[in-house]
Amino acid sequence: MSDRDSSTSASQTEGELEEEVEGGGERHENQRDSQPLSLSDFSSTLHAVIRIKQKYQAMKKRRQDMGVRLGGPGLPTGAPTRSSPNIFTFDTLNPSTFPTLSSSSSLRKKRRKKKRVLFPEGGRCRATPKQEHSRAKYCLYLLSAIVFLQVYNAIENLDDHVLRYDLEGLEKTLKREVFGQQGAVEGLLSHLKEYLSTYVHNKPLVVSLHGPSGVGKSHLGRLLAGHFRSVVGETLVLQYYVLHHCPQEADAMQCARDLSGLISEMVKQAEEEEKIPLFIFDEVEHMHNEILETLWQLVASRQSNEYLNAIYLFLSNLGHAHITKHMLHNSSSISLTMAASGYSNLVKELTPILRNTLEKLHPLWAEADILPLGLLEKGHVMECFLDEMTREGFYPDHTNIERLAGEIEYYPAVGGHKYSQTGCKQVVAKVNLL
Ligand SMILES: Nc1ncnc2c1ncn2[C@@H]1O[C@H](COP(=O)(O)OP(=O)(O)OP(=O)(O)O)[C@@H](O)[C@H]1O
Repeated sequence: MSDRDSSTSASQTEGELEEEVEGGGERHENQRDSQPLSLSDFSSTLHAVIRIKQKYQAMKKRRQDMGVRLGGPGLPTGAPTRSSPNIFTFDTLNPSTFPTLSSSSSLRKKRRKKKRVLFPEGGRCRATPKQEHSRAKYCLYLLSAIVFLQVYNAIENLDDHVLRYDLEGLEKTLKREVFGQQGAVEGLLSHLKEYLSTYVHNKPLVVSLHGPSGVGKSHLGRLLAGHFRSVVGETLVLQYYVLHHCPQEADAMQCARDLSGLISEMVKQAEEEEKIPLFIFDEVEHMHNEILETLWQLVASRQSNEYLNAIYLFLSNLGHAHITKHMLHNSSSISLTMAASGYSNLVKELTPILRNTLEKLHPLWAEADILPLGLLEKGHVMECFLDEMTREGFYPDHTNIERLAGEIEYYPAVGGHKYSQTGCKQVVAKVNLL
C-alpha cells in the first residue's frame, strides 16, 4: 500500500469511526429518550465503545508506522513529506558541520576577553552599562575628607596659638631696639617660634644667653618680659634678679623653696589659662647653688608634666672671656659675626667651648640651648647714644654722639673693628650727665 493509499484509508477509517461514534451516540440518545436502559442495551453499548477504542488504537498505530516510514532514509528526493514541526537545539550541532558558527563563537570569546563593549550600528542607545559603585570607595572618600579637615583644623589652631604670642611683633621690637646682636636675636626668635608652634612639649624651653658686660643681655630680657606681659598677662611673667631677690647666701635654701613654689603656682595658672609662662633669671653668675639645683629639677626633662609648658631664659656673663677672645682672634670674619649668617659660625665654634665650661659649673646648662652675644662695635655704641638721647629728650647731634662714643674704652682695633670693652653699659650714665 502506498502512502497516499494509506493516508486515504486512514482518513476513511477516521470518517467511519466518527460516523460510528456519532451513530452509536445518536442511537443511544434515541433509545434513552424512548425507553429505560436494559442490561443487554448496556452491554451492546459497552461492546461498541470497546470496538471503537480498538479501532482507534489500530488507526493510531498505523499512523505512527506511516510517520516512521516518511522520515526514513529511503524517502525519495522531492517527495511530499509530512513531518511534525522541528525543535532547534544547539546540542546536536557539530562544529565541523558549521565552521562559520564555530569561528564566530571563538571570536566572541576573544572579544569578551578584550572587555570592549560593541554597540549595534546606528543603534540609538549607546549608553555604557552602569558600573556598580562600591561602598568602600565612598567610605574611603569620607575618611580622606575627615583626615583633611582634622589636619587643616590642627594647622589653623597652631597658627592661632602662635598668633597669640605675636612673635612677629616681638621680632620687630627686638630688631628695632637691640643693636649689633642680630644673630642672637634671630636665634632666640627661632627657639620661641619652634616651641610655641606646638601644644605638647616633652620638656620646657630653656635658653641661656651669654655675653660680656653691657652687650644687651638684660636689655633683651627686659624687652622680652615686656612683650610677654602684654600677651600672656603680668602674672605669668617672672623676672628674677638674684642680687635683688636673694642677696644673702644664707637664705639660699629658703629662696630656692620660695622660687620653686612660685614657679609651680605660675605654671598651674598658665595651664588653666592654656598659656605658656616666661621665667627670666638675670645675673645667673651670682646665683646660689641651691637655686641652681632647684631650677635644674624644674627644667630637667624627667619632671612631671606641669613643668613642661614653660619658657626659662637665663642671662649671664658666664663664659664671656671665651666670647671676647674668640671675637678678637677671628678679626677677619668679624664683620659677619653679628649678622645671621656669620652668627651661625660663631655659635658653631663657641657653643661647644661654652657648654663645656658651663656644664662644669652646673648640670643645669646641659638642659639649655646656649646663645652667645658678641662684643659691640663703636657704631653700635653710637646707636645706643642716639637712642638714649632721643628717649631723654636731647637733640641727637651727630658730633655730640661721636664725642660721647669716643669717651668709651675700646679694645685695640682688630681688622678695622673697634670693640667696646663695656658695650653700651655706660651710655645711660653719660647721657644723664648731659
Ligand atoms: N645691644 C644693645 N642694644 C641696645 N642697647 C643696649 C645694648 N646693649 C646694651 N644696651 C644698653 O645698655 C644698657 C646696659 O645694657 P645691659 O644691662 O643689657 O647689659 P648686660 O649685657 O646685661 O650687661 P651686664 O652683664 O653687666 O648686666 C641697657 O640699658 C641698654 O640701654
